[in-house]
Amino acid sequence: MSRHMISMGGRRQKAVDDEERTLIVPPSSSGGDLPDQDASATGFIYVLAFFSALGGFLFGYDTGVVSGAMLLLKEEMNLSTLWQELLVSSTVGAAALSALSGGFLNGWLGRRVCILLASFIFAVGGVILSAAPDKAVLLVGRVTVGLGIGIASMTVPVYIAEVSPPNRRGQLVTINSLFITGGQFIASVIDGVFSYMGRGGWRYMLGLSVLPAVLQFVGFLFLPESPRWLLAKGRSQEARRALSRIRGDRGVDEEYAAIRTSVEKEKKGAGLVISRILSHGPTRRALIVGCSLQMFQQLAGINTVMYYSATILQMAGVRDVKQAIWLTAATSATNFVFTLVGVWLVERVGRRKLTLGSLMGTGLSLTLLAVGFLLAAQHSPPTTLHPVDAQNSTCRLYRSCEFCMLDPDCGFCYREDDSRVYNSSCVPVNQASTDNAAWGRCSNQTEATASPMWAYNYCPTSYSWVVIMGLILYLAFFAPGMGTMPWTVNSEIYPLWARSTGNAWSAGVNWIFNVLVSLTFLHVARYLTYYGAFFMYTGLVAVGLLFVQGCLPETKGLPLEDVENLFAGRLCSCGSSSATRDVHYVRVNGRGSHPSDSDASDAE
Ligand SMILES: O[C@H]1[C@H](O)[C@@H](O)[C@H](O)[C@@H](O)[C@H]1O
Repeated sequence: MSRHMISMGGRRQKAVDDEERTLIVPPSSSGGDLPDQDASATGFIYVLAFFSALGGFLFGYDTGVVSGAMLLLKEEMNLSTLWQELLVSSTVGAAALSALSGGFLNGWLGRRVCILLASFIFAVGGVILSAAPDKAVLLVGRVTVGLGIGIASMTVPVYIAEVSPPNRRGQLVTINSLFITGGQFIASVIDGVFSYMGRGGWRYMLGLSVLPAVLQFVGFLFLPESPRWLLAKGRSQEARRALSRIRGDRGVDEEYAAIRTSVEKEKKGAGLVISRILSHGPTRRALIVGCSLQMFQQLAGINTVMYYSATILQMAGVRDVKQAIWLTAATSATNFVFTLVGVWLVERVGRRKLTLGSLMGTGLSLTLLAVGFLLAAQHSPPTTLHPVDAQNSTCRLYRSCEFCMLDPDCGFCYREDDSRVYNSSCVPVNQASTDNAAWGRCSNQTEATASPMWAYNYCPTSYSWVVIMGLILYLAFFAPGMGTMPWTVNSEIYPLWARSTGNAWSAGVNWIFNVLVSLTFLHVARYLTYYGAFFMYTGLVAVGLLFVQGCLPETKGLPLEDVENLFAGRLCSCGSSSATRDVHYVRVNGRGSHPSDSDASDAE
């Protein structure tokens, strides 16, 4: 019987028992190929990945759809800014809480039941939202879908990783991220379509998520539980049956034995899992790496860039709301398409290189975005008219659009002629709707070309192309690496006993930083200006780059049972040991047996 291991600087030597000898196999030159002779890659695994990743789709859909729905809701239900913020952030807040408790549920009920539970919650949430008679019920619906998102976000990657063969695991887990961004894209298209409907259109936007939720629920009634979880629960016969079903015709003795050995080794521990994780060096280090990756994903500002894309497009001269909605769909399409690149690259270049390359590109594009905003600020149009302000608001104090738009109570009213701005003033915004001014020329906005323009939260500028380039490059670099790898890597760096808890904590960190970054963005922009905010994200990405360079080991191709050993040494020694990191050790039986074909592919 043969098993495979990667060694870091010979640390693994002590694990080799007397009956075995160690062969040093150079890294395969075909490291990037996904050998199809591996019979384990049956169609069934893709069916499993598809139905699981519907959880990712719902995560993306429910977080993405709200911006378009809000445009209609705020008019129809007369929502104050506070209520709008509540309806958006309550989902993310609830997701953070349920992701954290999802670890316990996962260990207790299993991956399959948790996925069933999440799809059931999604469906109930969708029904509540589409039938909501008032804003309080809407809030209940948004919290409900948030609870579903949290559980799905931590369970789905774990389930996919546990049922996948090692050489396809990264790709299959990354499909979940593809479904997240796919969900965000479809949500923006649905927003576009139903925005024409006017009254009640939001009911369809929010309610349509019931369909994929029901599809997932029904699908999972027929799909197997993770064999690893079943074995951990002592249900060995069911585990073997599930594994045989997933692997198709291929013999599963070897894989089954490997999982059982690792489960038995892990059974010894007692006490709260999180304290066991923290008191055991390798799992503590894995948790630090996993949580930090999730934190840096959010600190790179993805959700402000996505959220802010409509404003960026307005700066570029897109005045029509419908057009802005469709162009926002183009932004989420870009995010989706480049996630596809990630799915393609993950087994070819590996997690580490993909993350490093992505962070570098993300940092450079953020710099470009910041420079674009800086140029726009430096050439910001001055206020030329100073109308009498009976309320004595702060708006009359601002001498240029830049300062005016940074004050959430003010907007910029102007006329334009061949992109030359004239007759401009800074006036208070209408508190009921930011679409027009509280009083004066811009208080009664009509489609008529003769009426002056109203810019809230942005300034007209001729440097918008720099910002748009930055936006596209940002998505192109972020999506394949930083958008996907934090989820993928977390699904594979913990041993079985720590896997659900580790993923729950790291997903919780992701959601907490998601809330923090989105809630603080406008305040940060107010104090540091927009370019300052984007320079700040660049700085945070640079710190993330150093962290990943030093601390993220490569997990590509390793059986889950062996990944823990990558964290056996000092934290953040990966960079310095990169020479030894590529040395692959294949343990083979001492009686002269040879690695099988599938062994060779696993050892890559
Ligand atoms: O991986 C996803 C993806 O990148 C999404 O576009 C983003 O909205 C999420 O916050 C993130 O976790």
